[in-house]
Amino acid sequence: MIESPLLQNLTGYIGGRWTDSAGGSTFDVYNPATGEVIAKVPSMPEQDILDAVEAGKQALRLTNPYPLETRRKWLEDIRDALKDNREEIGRILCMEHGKPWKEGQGEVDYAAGFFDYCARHIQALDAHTIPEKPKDCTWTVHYRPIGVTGLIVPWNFPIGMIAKKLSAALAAGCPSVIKPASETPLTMIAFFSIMDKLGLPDGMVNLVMGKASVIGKVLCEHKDVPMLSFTGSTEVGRKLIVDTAEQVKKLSLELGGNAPYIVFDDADLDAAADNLIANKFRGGGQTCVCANRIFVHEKVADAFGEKLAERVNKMTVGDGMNDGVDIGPLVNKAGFDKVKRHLEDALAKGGKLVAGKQPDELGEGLFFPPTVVQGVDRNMACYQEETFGPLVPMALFRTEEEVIEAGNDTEFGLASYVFTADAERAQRVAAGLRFGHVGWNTGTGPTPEAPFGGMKASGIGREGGLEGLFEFVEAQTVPRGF
Ligand SMILES: O=CCCC(=O)O
Repeated sequence: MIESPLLQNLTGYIGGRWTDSAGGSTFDVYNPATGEVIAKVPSMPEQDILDAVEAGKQALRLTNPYPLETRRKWLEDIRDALKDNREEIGRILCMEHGKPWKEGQGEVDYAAGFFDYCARHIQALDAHTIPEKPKDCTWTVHYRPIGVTGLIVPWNFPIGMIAKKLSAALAAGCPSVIKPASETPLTMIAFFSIMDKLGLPDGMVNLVMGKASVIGKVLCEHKDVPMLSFTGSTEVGRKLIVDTAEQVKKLSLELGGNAPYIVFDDADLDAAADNLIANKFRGGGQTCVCANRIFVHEKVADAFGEKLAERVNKMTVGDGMNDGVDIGPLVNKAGFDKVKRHLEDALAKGGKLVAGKQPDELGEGLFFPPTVVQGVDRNMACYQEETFGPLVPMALFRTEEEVIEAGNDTEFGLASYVFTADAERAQRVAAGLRFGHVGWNTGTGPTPEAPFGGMKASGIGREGGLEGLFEFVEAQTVPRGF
């Protein structure tokens, strides 16, 4: 069992108090590197979720809003507390997610960055007046907190994802009911244990854990929860749209991806290969911004494949707590089996393995080696679906038009990447790609400063940047006549 000063209370947190589940049932949390159970946490029943919403309602202040300086202080305090606890939170994160501990600590810094950004830009939420006087009125635009929000976060960034949502919610003055993924509740408990000491108003942040069906139902149906922010699969996102349609709730959804990574023949191939390694193997390939289809111009395909294989063959797979590990285990067996299925399917349909292992050599455990397959086409599962693992599928292209069409040949539109030395071509390709994020000569992902989100079936709304800051407020205009 995991021991930590930040895990003294393995319970939910409602109305400013650690709260044991009313039902008494629990679920197990595993270390994916060892398969061991490292904690048991409550699977909370409907009544607990209702209590959490009620606590949020009590914390919501409309007629006497929390002053902007107070909200800024909450954000700064959380940022500082995250920085002070980066090692311990990073360790807990590594134990339950599996990513290398250095990456875990980096994720805590990333999370702190969102609180910092919102603190520095919160004045954008101040009311402003419109200088003209249409119809002899002065108009004031207020940004009102939307209300109690449900924040539902995935396991792939156990602290990064909640930071994106909660920083903007707190900036707006919205209380939250927060549900972590069942694979990674401990990082969230650790986060609550640092927030517990910061003097936020009771009910401003509430933690519930357990079955998605129970928690999701309350959050979707409760009339006092006007907004849900969710990161996860498109399948679940679609269900949330249906389940909240009756009440016309606001949804902020960051859903699946199927990122094209396009390498033209004039690209710096070493830079393209280095960036692909960093992009693709971050979190073991379990990120929604990971390159999922690598399109390489036919003139440079062999050279690029060699550069990639050379780099991949130097990578170390193992327990993320050990020094020198580049890729940890996949988070669970379902995730491992999906990557294996994609590899089997690609090889059965004519793909060529240029780095990694044959499916029957993979062995026990959740450790999947970095794998490169050439000769991929659109009939393969790894081209059509998001693999969410360390498999690099490479396809060829000949022309700019062809690769824009191929890149867009997916229902998803989250992240994409283009490597070329030709600035005009980069601008044309970026404009043609229906993706919310287009990296030009970089595989870098979201940052606190820039709005990030998906087009098409990859979601609704943005996180990060001023756009993300405005997600949790509603503009209210108050014209005043003379
Ligand atoms: O998994 C998707 C988001 C990735 C990120 O926040 O860097």
